[in-house]
Amino acid sequence: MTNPQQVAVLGGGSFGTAIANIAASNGHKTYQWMRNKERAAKVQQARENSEYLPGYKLSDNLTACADLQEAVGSADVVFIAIPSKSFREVTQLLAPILKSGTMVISTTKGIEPSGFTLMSQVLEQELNDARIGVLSGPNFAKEIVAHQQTGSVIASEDEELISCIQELLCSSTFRLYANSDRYGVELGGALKNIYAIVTGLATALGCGHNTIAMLLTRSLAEMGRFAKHLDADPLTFLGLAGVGDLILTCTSDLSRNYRLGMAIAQGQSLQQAEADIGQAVEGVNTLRLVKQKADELGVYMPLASALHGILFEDYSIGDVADKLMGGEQNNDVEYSQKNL
Ligand SMILES: NC(=O)C1=CN([C@@H]2O[C@H](COP(=O)(O)OP(=O)(O)OC[C@H]3O[C@@H](n4cnc5c(N)ncnc54)[C@H](O)[C@@H]3O)[C@@H](O)[C@H]2O)C=CC1
Ligand SMILES: O=C(CO)COP(=O)(O)O
Repeated sequence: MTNPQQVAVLGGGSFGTAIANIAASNGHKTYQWMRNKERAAKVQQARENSEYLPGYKLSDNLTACADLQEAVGSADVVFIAIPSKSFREVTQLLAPILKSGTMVISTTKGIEPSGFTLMSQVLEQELNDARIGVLSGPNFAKEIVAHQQTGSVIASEDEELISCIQELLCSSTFRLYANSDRYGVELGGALKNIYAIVTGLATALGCGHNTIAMLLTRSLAEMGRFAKHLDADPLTFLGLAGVGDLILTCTSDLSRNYRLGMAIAQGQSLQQAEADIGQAVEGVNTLRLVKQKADELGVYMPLASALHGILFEDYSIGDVADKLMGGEQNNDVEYSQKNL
């Protein structure tokens, strides 16, 4: 199938809207499903998602609706842009109405606590007959709808799915790169959120360019080390869905994870910062799970541990920074295949 007749996007927030609008702008009949009926009607009527992406007109081929059967019943391709904490619940609603052989693509950058499960693994567990993929990369929703040139990654073991999604979404401002390492692409997208919080925090404290460059590079090393302990391929992190997304979210206050780090540095509580942002901030939960997993596997992750200390163990930021810079050097080796 190279030319899908109907596309569905689940999720009425920023990224769901951005992805639905690309497919619709490329001429595909696209349904964007959101759970709130009034909000769906408002988007449909105004041709704009004024709550999440105000000021951007949506394609006429996009239908916003709150009826899952209407959105998904005839879809050949379904994208899921629902925060990780509700991802399984929505997938379970989807399961009984999905056509056999439908392509289902997760765009969600998070991890489920039980079993350290990534979202495409949730899809595998819940959907018997679906063809599964992951879309991930340095992709702020706001810049996608503003038609900034953007690159992303479509990852799957299914080559036909990759070609189909490339054709479906590619345009003069959106380009999709193929990757067969679905797990690595998905893991990179989840892990980078931790380090966006770290650099947001460091930036708000007045750290200079030297410090940010060190943090970014050491974050990548830490991500690679973690991947290796999970038997994933750390080289995948050298692509758009790894270092690309790390650079993006660690250097811009368009990132909600980065803004959360800034708010913590400015003295806000975690709860207050999350409430003020009011949208998915996946890095907080990911940090909890990654710290737990790293402790279990004995993976050296000083930056993730330091952030965990600040967010969940009442450590002072100053003490943590002193400890990071003044600690023993015997674990401090540069990134290479040999010593990841
Ligand atoms: N916003 C961005 O630039 C990007 C976001 N992502 C990822 O996409 C995922 C979704 O993010 P956003 O759309 O940005 O979040 P968002 O916070 O803007 O929107 C989330 C949407 O999901 C809906 N939702 C939550 N629980 C639900 C449930 N149980 N049933 C139905 N709908 C539910 C919310 O009502 C909201 O409309 C996250 O994992 C994020 O990391 C990925 C790439 C870029
Ligand atoms: O993943 C993103 C862009 O690629 C969005 O980052 P935030 O979730 O931190 O806003």
